[in-house]
Amino acid sequence: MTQLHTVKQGQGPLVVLSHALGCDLTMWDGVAAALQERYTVLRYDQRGHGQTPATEGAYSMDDLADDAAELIRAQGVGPVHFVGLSMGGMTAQALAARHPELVRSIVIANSAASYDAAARAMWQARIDTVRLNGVPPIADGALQRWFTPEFRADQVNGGAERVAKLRTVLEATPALPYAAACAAVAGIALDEGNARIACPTLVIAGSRDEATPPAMSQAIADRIPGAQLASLDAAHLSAVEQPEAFAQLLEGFWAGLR
Ligand SMILES: O=C(O)CC1=CCC(=O)O1
Repeated sequence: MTQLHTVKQGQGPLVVLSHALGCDLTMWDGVAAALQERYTVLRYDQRGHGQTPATEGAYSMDDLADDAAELIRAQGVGPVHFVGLSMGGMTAQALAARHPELVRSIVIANSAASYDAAARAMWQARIDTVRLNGVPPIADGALQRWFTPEFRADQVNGGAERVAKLRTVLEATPALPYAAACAAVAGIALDEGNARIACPTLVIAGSRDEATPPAMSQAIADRIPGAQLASLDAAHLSAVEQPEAFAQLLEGFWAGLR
């Protein structure tokens, strides 16, 4: 059993937020701040990230979904609204397929359901680099995929500061846990499970996301029965770059479920 590090704030229906590869629960600071007057917001660090310990050996996206399932069951309040971005969005897909009784709705942001051979080779190259030299050598490339140039350069509204904080989080992620998470991401095969997802689903794309381009979000939405698709003018970490707009999409989606 993985002991997940969590932060729970706010009041109202329970919302669980699941972060991206190489991030931690602070990735959700802006979205949590926007939601917590009307929702109880539970954030957690995925295994080997932030303050959640790493596990020995390889694991899969199903294991990350089972971690989330255990966390939700431990709350004892029934099904939740589950929101994941990138690796967190993959966790959301696997969770809804494996544990449908635990999710009232899911949101899948800036994510993918599967990778082709070329993309898997790219992931393997990243794993090899990180195993050999640690995470810092891949940080510049990751930050370029995560954020638009304007956000990275923004000294006025805090963009550059958010980028610097997430660089620190990324570079502090230990090499072997990061590589294990990359392998879990590279191995996803979520299409079959997605066809069985029965809960309300919102898919969010970033129109400038080069890590998981909008076509990947479209493919997820096409596969999940009844899924809605929305888009934000952002790169990969849309929830960091556009937290208020991201939170507005969530609240509009949840309001439509009542
Ligand atoms: O390349 C990255 O770091 C962005 C990413 C794509 C899928 C994922 O989990 O992270």
